[in-house]
This record gives sequence, C-alpha cells and structure tokens, in this order.
Amino acid sequence: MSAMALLHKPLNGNAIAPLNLGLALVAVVASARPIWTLLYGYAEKLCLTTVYISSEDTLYDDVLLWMNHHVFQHQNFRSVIAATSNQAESITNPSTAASSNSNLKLSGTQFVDPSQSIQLKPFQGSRLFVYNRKWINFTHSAPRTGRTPHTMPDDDPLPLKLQCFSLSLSTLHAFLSEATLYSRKVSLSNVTVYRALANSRDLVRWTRVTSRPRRNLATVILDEHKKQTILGDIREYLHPRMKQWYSNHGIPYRRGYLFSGPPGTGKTSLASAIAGAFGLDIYVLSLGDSTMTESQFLRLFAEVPSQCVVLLEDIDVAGVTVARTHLPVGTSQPATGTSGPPSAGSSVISLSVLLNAIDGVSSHEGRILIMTTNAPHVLDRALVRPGRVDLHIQFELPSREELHGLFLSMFSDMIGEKMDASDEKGDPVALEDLAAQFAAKFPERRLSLAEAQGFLLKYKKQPAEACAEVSGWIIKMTQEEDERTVL
Ligand SMILES: Nc1ncnc2c1ncn2[C@@H]1O[C@H](COP(=O)(O)OP(=O)(O)OP(=O)(O)O)[C@@H](O)[C@H]1O
Repeated sequence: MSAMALLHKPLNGNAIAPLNLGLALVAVVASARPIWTLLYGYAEKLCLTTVYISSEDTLYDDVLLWMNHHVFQHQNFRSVIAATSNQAESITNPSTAASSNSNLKLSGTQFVDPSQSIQLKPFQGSRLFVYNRKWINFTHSAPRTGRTPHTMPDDDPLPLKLQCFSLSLSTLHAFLSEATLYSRKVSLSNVTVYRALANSRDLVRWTRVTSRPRRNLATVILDEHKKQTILGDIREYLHPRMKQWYSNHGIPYRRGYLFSGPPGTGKTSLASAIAGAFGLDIYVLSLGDSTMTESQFLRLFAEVPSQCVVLLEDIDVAGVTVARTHLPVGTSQPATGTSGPPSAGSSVISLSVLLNAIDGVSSHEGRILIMTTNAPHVLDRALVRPGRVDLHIQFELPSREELHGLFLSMFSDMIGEKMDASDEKGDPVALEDLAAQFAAKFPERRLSLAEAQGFLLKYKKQPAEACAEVSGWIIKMTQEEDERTVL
C-alpha cells in the first residue's frame, strides 16, 4: 500500500485511542510548563529569598570555590567548563594544589604540570543543596562580563543566583559570609595577584589573574641584612597596635618601599614573597602600561583594599619629563609642548597624579606600597621623600656566593639521586662541589640571577652538565651584552 493510500485510509477506533492519549499527554506537558512557571513565580515571591551575584564581585569566586569544594567535589559531571588554571585557580582544591606544588616548585619558579594547568569548572545549571538545615538552590549561568549588581535581574540575569526556602535573607547572608571566610582561609596558603585588565566593555578593573602558593622568603636571594631590615619594618608596621600609634601622632597609616636594581635581580620576587609571608594579596599596576589613563589609574588606586601589597612597577617612567609632570589631573594627553600618543615604554601618568594617588585623599590606610625601578637616579625627589618611600632596598647583580646559593637551591631536591653518569650516590658534598665550580666560572656581578636561572632551567636534573656547559654560555652572554652596550 502506498503512503498516500495510507493517509487517506480512515482510522479505525483502535488506532485513534493511542493517538488521542499521545495528544492528551503533549497537551498536559505543554500546559504544565506555564503552570509550573506561574507556580514557581508565586513561590519565588511568597516563600523564596533570592540573591544575585555579579561575575565581577569577589563573592562570585568565593561562592564558586565553596560550591566546588563542598557540593561539587565528589560529583562526576558529564558537562563541565574547561579553563586554563590562571582563570580557574580560585576553584582549585587546596589539597591538590599543595601536593602538586611540592613536586613542581623549584627555587620559587613555578613549573607548570600540564595536567594541573587545566581546571574543570562546575557545570552550568541548577543544584539544590542543604546549608544549615535549609534548602538552597544554586543556579550558575554563563557569566557575562560587564554586568553590575544594579542590572535588572529579570531582563539581564547575573550569572549566580542563590535561592533559599525562607522568608528572611539570614540563611543566604550566613552562607555568603561562610563562603567569603572559606575563600580567605584557602587564600592564606596562596598569594592572589590582581592586575588591572580591561573587560569586554573596555572597563579597566582589578582582575584576579592568578592565585599561587606562597613563595618562601628563603628562595629569594638577597643580602640577609637587607632582607631582615625590610621584614622587621613590615612586621612592626602591621602590628595591631601600630594603627593607633600612627593615629595618635597624626601620621597617615601607610608605608612605602622602593626596590631598585637591574632587571631580573629579584625585586618582584621579594614583593611576592613578602605578600605571602604576611598573608596579603598583591595588586599590580605597571606605569609602563601606556594604555592606562590617569583617571583609570586614580580609580584603580582608590579601589585597592586597605590590607594588601600594591606593587607599582617601572615608576621611573612616570612623569619624568617636565611636560608630563604638568599634565592636568584626569587627562592623558599633554597640555602643551608635547603632542601625540605616548611612545612605547613611556607612561601617561604624570608625576602629580602619581603623588596624588600615593598620598592623596584616596589612599588607603594599612596598605603596603612597593615601587620598583631599574633607574632610581631619574626619580623625582618628591616621589622618594620619606612618607612616600620609607625604605629603599637596592638589588644588585649577583655575587659568586649568591650564584652558588642559586645552584644549590635549584638542585637541592636531587640529593640522594644520581647527579651524573659517574656519580654513584648523589650526596650533598658532591652538589656543594658542583655549586662551587659553577659559581667560580662567573664574573662577579655581571649577569643577573634571572639569566643564570634561565640557563639552569635547561638542566633541571643534570647539575653536572650545567656545570660543564656554563662557561660557553657565560662567554656568549657577556659578548651579547658588550655588543648591546656598544650600540
Ligand atoms: N634575588 C633573586 N632570588 C631568587 N630568584 C631570583 C632573584 N632574582 C631573580 N630571580 C628569578 O628571576 C626571575 C625574575 O625575577 P624578578 O621578576 O623578581 O626580577 P625583577 O628584579 O623584578 O626584574 P624586572 O626589573 O625586570 O621586573 C624570577 O623567576 C626569579 O625567580
């Protein structure tokens, strides 16, 4: 029988019954949807409390972290979001992070294990869970950057929604407090680094770029006296009674440090280790960033929390030319005398704006300001006067003794392993011996620790080879440097 014939064949009673049943089911399901939506809407209004969270608020990361460690941890999702670790570290399990770190960290350098650099974020959707004997519905949708808490939730949903079957917000409030506390506890073992980045709407905001395990201060190679001086100074400054002392004496409660020295000598490393030692986050602003306007700079500076390290990099590029020094606040173009966009490596931040940010009304009490420069001699005296710079730490190119220390710390985890083909035991004495030979081949204070570390990284498990090859590398590096100087 043809299909046309089938279509025209009248249906008998037996065929019509299931068809009617199917149609009835479809009708029930179709009408149930709006009924459910209606009922849920009523329930939402009558007995649910709701909290929306913007992806730009720190609570967003805090809640995701809490959910990941308490609700999603043991669930095997078939639908997840994969993200590289610098975007997703905030939801990394601290225990996993700690164990991976023990294998990968060497002299403060983070070696990335590819399996650890990819994180799986929780699925997008809803999940009911119990908190303090109350049901909470967690809904996570794709975050859209640029949303603010003032956006109307119905028109333009914020990515995180928490709903509780309760007439008061107290449960959700308690939950958010716990998520924040939990996140702080996790971050105590990490240093979180924030940088000023533009979002999809070109709005420059502080963005959490990474959260890495604290760097041990012992891994920063620096004259012990200088190290202890700055540590003692910060310890005293952060003492709980100090704030009152500053207030009693009418002195603004803030402290500034200048780290100067050639590139790759450990200025940033020390700032990071200090943040870790005192359990603070780091907010990094580079004055070499020629895309940042003065108003953005002032706003970002005003937005840093009171207890943190603010790292101002490359301050020698700030307003060192006379024309830039006199730019009106809030503009990024020179007033007179100069024109056009700033050249690469120069800053649009004038000295007056920088000084304003450091000690103006917007400055925050309790913060530690660390400024770094490769050229301390070009700095305006106003910038480095006491009150803005309370301690100046000079970093130098390393001595042989410091290179010796670098070699030991790079290979210290090899004690007990074979160090070359002829070495049977891999004992500490052999490593000491190699370190002494390695350091003796360097000219005093000529190449930076960053350069020496870069060389050693090519020989991670081969200290003897590193020692044998270093002479040729030193000749090449110093020749290149001489050529650059002549040019
Ligand atoms: N004094 C040091 N102790 C330990 N590691 C160092 C030291 N100096 C440099 N390094 C290593 O070299 C790399 C670069 O160091 P770092 O960024 O701290 O240098 P820097 O002085 O801030 O350089 P720049 O002036 O170019 O910003 C890092 O990986 C760091 O581990």
